[in-house]
Amino acid sequence: MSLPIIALDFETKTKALQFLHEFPKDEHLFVKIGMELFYQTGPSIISEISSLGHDIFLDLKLHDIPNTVQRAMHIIAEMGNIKLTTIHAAGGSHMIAAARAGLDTTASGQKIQLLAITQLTSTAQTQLNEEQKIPGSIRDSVLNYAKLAQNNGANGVVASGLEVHDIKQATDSKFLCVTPGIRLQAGPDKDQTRVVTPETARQNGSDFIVVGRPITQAVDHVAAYQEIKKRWQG
Ligand SMILES: O=c1ccn([C@@H]2O[C@H](COP(=O)(O)O)[C@@H](O)[C@H]2O)c(=O)[nH]1
Repeated sequence: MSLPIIALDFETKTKALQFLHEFPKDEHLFVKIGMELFYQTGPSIISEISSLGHDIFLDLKLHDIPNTVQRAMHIIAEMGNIKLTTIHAAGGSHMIAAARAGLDTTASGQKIQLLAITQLTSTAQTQLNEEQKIPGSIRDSVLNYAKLAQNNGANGVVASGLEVHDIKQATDSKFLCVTPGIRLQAGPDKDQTRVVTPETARQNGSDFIVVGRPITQAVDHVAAYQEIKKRWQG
């Protein structure tokens, strides 16, 4: 069973490293570096955290023209030590295929798993229909993006645990489902609308969960992580 991925959404490198140093030295972690920490610190944060022995998910959610995404993904691949990275599926088939091509042209030949964001876990049904002007259900939009992602070389998607069961039916068995929007109790919380518990994510078939504030804003970070890990791994 995989480790919960901790979203290191901190405003400084110092705070991120302080957080990591609270864990026992031999505790191997899987951490997500998102826009906030990456834009603050630059690429050096990748080697700094991987030198502590942790696995890294670089979550920059690229969404641009295919040529730009391909070149950016090549640079990401050259950074090394990254296991997972993201694009928005809404960028379309050519952009997804370009992201794959960019990742696959590393000198090291290192394989990075490419994940496509389907509908952000903050997106609610009304927003989909009234702002994005996409008719139909969130589920249908997520499934459409999951199939588009698979057909164009992505290794998996980021989706709410509410959609994972259906994605697993619609895609092949190796296609990954990575689930943020995890809370200890079900139901919308702050900006997250499509929320599930660690147990529901597991039961519905998620391959990984991503957890930020329930750990980083807990009084005892390590205890919160251990509880979520226990509930996720069952
Ligand atoms: O659909 C998505 C895609 C990415 N995220 C990211 O996951 C974490 C979740 O943080 P919480 O504090 O547990 O809400 C955060 O880094 C997001 O950028 C997501 O939430 N939903």
